[in-house]
Amino acid sequence: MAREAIYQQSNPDPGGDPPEDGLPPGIGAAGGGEESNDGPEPDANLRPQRMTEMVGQQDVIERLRIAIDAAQVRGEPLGHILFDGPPGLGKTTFATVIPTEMNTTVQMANGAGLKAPRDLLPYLTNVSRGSVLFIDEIHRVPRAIEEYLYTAMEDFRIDIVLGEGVNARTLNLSLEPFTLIGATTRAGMLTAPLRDRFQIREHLGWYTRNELAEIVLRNSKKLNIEVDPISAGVIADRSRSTPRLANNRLLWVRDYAQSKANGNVEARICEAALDMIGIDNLGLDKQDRNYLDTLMRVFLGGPAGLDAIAHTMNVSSDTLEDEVEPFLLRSELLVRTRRGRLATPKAFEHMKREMPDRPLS
Ligand SMILES: Nc1ncnc2c1ncn2[C@@H]1O[C@H](COP(=O)(O)OP(=O)(O)OP(=O)(O)O)[C@@H](O)[C@H]1O
Ligand SMILES: [Mg+2]
Repeated sequence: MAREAIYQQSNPDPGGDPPEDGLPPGIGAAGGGEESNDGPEPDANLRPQRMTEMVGQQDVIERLRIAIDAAQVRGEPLGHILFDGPPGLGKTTFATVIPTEMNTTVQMANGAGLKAPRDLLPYLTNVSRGSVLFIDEIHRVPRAIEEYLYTAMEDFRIDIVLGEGVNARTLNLSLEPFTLIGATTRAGMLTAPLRDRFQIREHLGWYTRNELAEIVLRNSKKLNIEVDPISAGVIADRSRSTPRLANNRLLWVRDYAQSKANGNVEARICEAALDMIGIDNLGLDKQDRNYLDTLMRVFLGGPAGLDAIAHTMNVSSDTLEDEVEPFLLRSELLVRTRRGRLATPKAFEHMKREMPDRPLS
């Protein structure tokens, strides 16, 4: 049996001042996008440790297994892998289970923490043969650092320029062959030269209701609580196709049940617990419903401009566009037309409002 991957989360001493958050440069939580968290994951101990513990993403898992098997047969490092997809779908989870499956070590960095080439060098010089360097939020790596990654990924070497002007000399440093795993919520922001240097690129998609219910059932065992399949379905329905949210909802339901129902988790308790924090049966939160309510009440369902809606709600249009609208669009509660945002018949039905007579644009 493979031993656990060794997490080299310690500061590889990149030099310079320690950052204010006390974390080593380049090491930190992922963030950004639809309901992403900063800080430590509340569900960190629910994260699968092995590929067999992961639910869903079967096609991704199958391809990775083939690549891992082949690399192990050849005794070579695994090719570089890029994971992209919305927050909470398993990018970091994959990046941590792969080194375990490969029986190797992993260093974890974050693109947002890599400010200058010297921040990257300690990670690169610390790689051992076949080990993994994980760079989360890789789209945030500055261009000056990206160029070091090109040769590091392709030829396992870096060229360091010492001195300046006529005295400048280039030092070629060879690195142990390693695997770079990148994760991003914004694949479109990666430059083509960087993107093309990943041999394996995997997009993580949304999870089905059954997959989320399965995650809830498995994690209820880890948490030592009894959850029946119907209750797991209630939590799954309200988790926006996202495992991280399913875990967060489950943790809240557990607290609620322990405090209000002697730890008894059943469908009725799950509904009451999630209603209490404003999560409805489609997974909408208060702000989502406030958006739909404003669009229907003030603008008769639209079409209405984003800025007009944002001003009426007294929130920034960026917040609405980045954090609220993606889920409403995906749930087919909202459409974006040339003339503005429009609530769909499904949205009127969900919000229990009469649909006004108006031509659909
Ligand atoms: N396939 C899966 N099976 C079971 N649990 C999963 C799976 N994918 C993710 N999870 C759970 O969801 C949580 C969030 O996943 P993860 O941190 O990997 O998301 P992410 O894609 O890296 O998100 P972000 O973009 O915000 O960094 C994990 O802690 C884990 O418990
Ligand atoms: Mg992550």
